[in-house]
Amino acid sequence: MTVQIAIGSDHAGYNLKELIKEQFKGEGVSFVDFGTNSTEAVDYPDIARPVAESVARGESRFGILICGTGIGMVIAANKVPGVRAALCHDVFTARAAREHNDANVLTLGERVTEAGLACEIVRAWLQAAFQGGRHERRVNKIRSIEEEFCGRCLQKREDSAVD
Ligand SMILES: O=C(CO)[C@H](O)[C@H](O)[C@H](O)COP(=O)(O)O
Repeated sequence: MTVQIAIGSDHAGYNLKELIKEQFKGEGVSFVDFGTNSTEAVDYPDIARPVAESVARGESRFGILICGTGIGMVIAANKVPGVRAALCHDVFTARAAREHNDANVLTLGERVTEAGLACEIVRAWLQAAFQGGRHERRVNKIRSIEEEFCGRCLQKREDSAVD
């Protein structure tokens, strides 16, 4: 079964993650929680990776990742091929991230964005749809960059395996 949303946070995003989960429960949005499970310190890449992989594999339609600023999460998630993660601090950007960039992961900063606004951002992001057209051409160019560089990464790994 395809889970609608994969959600995760580090300790600095834990409280906002819990709030967004409550919003999802109220709105009947299905989600899977990849942790963390408390405000005890953890490292954001350890959460970003499984959430991003879940989206890249198609097990989850979208991902939401929260840390203190959203920066660590967006950097880590975008390392996973197939992921287009967007850090959003306002509703306009969140909508554009879906409509223009077909972003499949949203990242938020609990220490930056007030909780009520963060919930609005999530709602706007999920309700917006990719517009295609000229944006499709641009997203395809992002895919081409990814394919070229991922190919090189794999090549490099094969080379070093021989050494
Ligand atoms: O990765 C981050 C910054 O880009 C996140 O905001 C982290 O949540 C933050 O760095 C955690 O900081 P802490 O001092 O270890 O709580």
